Amino acid sequence: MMVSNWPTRFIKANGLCVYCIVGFVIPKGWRIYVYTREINYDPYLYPEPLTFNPWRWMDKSLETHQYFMLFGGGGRLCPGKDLGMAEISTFLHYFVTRYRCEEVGGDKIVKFPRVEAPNGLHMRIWGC
Ligand code: HEM
Repeated sequence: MMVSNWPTRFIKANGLCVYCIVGFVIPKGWRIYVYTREINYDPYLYPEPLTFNPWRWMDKSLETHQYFMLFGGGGRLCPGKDLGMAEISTFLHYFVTRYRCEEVGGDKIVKFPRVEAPNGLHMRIWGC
């Protein structure tokens, strides 16, 4: 079901204006967070999601289905999507083919609710 086809409407509840989408009531002023990481790790959409498998993207349908939300969707779809993917692909290609890296220091990566290194992630990088 496409998001744009979801039945949405504004309703009044207890005197407050709320937004109703597929039966879920969202009070006015609430912030909605789409947890794209959870979607990207869904084995139903991406078999063996934790396996490093860049070749999975050879199947172009994976980035055109409605759950590929890395770049948003609908009317707010990122206009820089193709440029962003070209830039990242170019960077990764040169990074893994011409450089080596290793973590230095004991900082840990936090993976929830989003990937980050609160104290910085120190890397040693050298050309090869
Ligand atoms: C990996 C790179 C990028 C990612 C992950 C990304 C992600 C996103 C996402 C998720 C949105 C939707 C935000 C929303 O729903 O409100 C968005 C919107 C947007 N992005 Fe990107 N983006 C990337 C690169 C770029 C680049 C390279 C450009 C421009 C050169 C760009 C320009 C924009 C603009 C102008 C919008 C607003 C579109 C609108 O609200 O109508 N983005 N981006």
